Amino acid sequence: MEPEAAKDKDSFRNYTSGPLLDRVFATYKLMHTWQTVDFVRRKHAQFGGFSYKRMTVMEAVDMLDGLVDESDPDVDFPNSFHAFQTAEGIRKAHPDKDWFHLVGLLHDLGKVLALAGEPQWAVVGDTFPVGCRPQASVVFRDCTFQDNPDLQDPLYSTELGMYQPHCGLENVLMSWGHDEYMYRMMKFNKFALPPEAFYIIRFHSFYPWHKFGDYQQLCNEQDLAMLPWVQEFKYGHSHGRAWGRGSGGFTGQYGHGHGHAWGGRLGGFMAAIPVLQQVRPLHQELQPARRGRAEALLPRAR
Ligand SMILES: O[C@H]1[C@H](O)[C@@H](O)[C@H](O)[C@@H](O)[C@H]1O
Ligand SMILES: [Fe+2]
Repeated sequence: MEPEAAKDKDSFRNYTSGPLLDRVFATYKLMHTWQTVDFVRRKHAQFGGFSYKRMTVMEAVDMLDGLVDESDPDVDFPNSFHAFQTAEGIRKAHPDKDWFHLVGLLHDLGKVLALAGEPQWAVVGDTFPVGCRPQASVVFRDCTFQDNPDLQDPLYSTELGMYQPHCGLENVLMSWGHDEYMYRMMKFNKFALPPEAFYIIRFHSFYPWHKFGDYQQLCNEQDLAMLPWVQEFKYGHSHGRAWGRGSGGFTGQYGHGHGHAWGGRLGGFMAAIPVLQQVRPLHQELQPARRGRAEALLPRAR
């Protein structure tokens, strides 16, 4: 591991100091001003037809060579590297779950939207439900929402806002970005992956929920069952990050080789894709210790 890349995992996600803070704050300020119920509905309509461009998964990964995520205080290199880091981090933690490794590669591919002319504040960053009051753990919550018109609307500015209690996150309108877009793109193209894979991709940026336990009033049983998977994903995700990418490009079983030559095991992914059409062990049990974390988030009303 490169010394500069061997960043202590606990020092990630620092939103109070650091060299990239101004850029990160500016991105969230725009996001928290302009992401409204109306905006999200318009984006669903705009991108719901999937008519923009046809490309393969690996072409999308390649495209992300051209994208540095301006919401991320930890990443000042192209997102394509991050795809391999994450796949590799998950492979280490779950060597037997090829579909999970693939989720690592795929999870951020929706960021191609930023290369199709969308502003970063409508693509990247942590997500939050629109149509209700932002909860305390939303990044920069206290200093970025004051110009958001929805918060002047009584329907949208209570804790439940426009939702029914425990309606389930699948019925919640999340701020628009790469997670929801990629989820819908995978549905549209009928990716042969288990429901856990779709769910993880759809909600991986919803830190206020999966990391901080906010928004429990919107969750149903399905969300609680899926939560350990999202948390397990984030575990592999941050372990991949902790490795960094080294000076010659990210290396690992699934990594880039030097420069742009692909590493030796790229074929592993390609071979994995047809295999994923076959029977998949769904709803695998996680270790009780991890389930315990999820149970702590059970809705108190039940
Ligand atoms: O800045 C990052 C980045 O945009 C990630 O792709 C997203 O998943 C995270 O939630 C966010 O913190
Ligand atoms: Fe992401």
